[in-house]
Amino acid sequence: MNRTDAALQLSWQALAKTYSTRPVYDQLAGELHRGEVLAVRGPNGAGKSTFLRLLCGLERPTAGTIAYQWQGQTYNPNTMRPWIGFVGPDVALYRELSALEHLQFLAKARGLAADQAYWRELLAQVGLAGREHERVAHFSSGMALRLKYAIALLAKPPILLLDEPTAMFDEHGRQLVAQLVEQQRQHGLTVLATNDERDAAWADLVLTVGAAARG
Ligand SMILES: Nc1ncnc2c1ncn2[C@@H]1O[C@H](COP(=O)(O)OP(=O)(O)OP(=O)(O)O)[C@@H](O)[C@H]1O
Repeated sequence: MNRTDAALQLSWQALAKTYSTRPVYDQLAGELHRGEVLAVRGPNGAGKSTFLRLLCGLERPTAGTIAYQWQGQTYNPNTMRPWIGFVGPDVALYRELSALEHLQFLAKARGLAADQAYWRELLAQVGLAGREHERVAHFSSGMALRLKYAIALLAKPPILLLDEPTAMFDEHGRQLVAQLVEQQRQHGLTVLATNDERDAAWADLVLTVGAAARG
């Protein structure tokens, strides 16, 4: 990999978000590079989830810009989205599908190569070995969160956005996320939205939001 291929940067400038007349934040600026982890912190309603949704194009900023530099190209959140892995309460699962069927279906929908061996490896990595064929309707909330991690990692994305990354997890699950965040440092960057001190301890940088308003 040459120097240009290795370059990966996320930057946000003069970023503002207002819902109706309610300001969430104003004039946020910062940047993040390959290998780094950012924790977005703040009280309930401060705008942590909103920041992640802005980063992946699910919301548009009221003002300001978000840009990704990757492999010598510039992307906005919408054009970068195929290379963003997202884990959070908003990600919906299909109750009638099994864990393996989720990976199969989503890989096809995203135009990724069919690779049963990799899908099984991914499910084992998130602690779902032996549960591949069970319908998600029968999953516990922790198991469902594990599947969301497998889905987020399906395309080996350079950008990983984790909203409340360990909220459903026991200690074993927490260690799993710690490992995934470390692994992500090798080839990409991670943004965590969290109120948990232990999650925030994985971060190199902290963005505190919530000065403008609370809802
Ligand atoms: N679609 C929406 N329409 C209107 N207001 C919204 C919308 N989404 C979020 N908000 C408001 O924006 C603010 C920030 O919400 P957000 O979910 O980003 O906060 P958060 O910091 O993630 O909160 P929590 O810690 O409770 O998860 C809140 O006041 C919320 O009510």
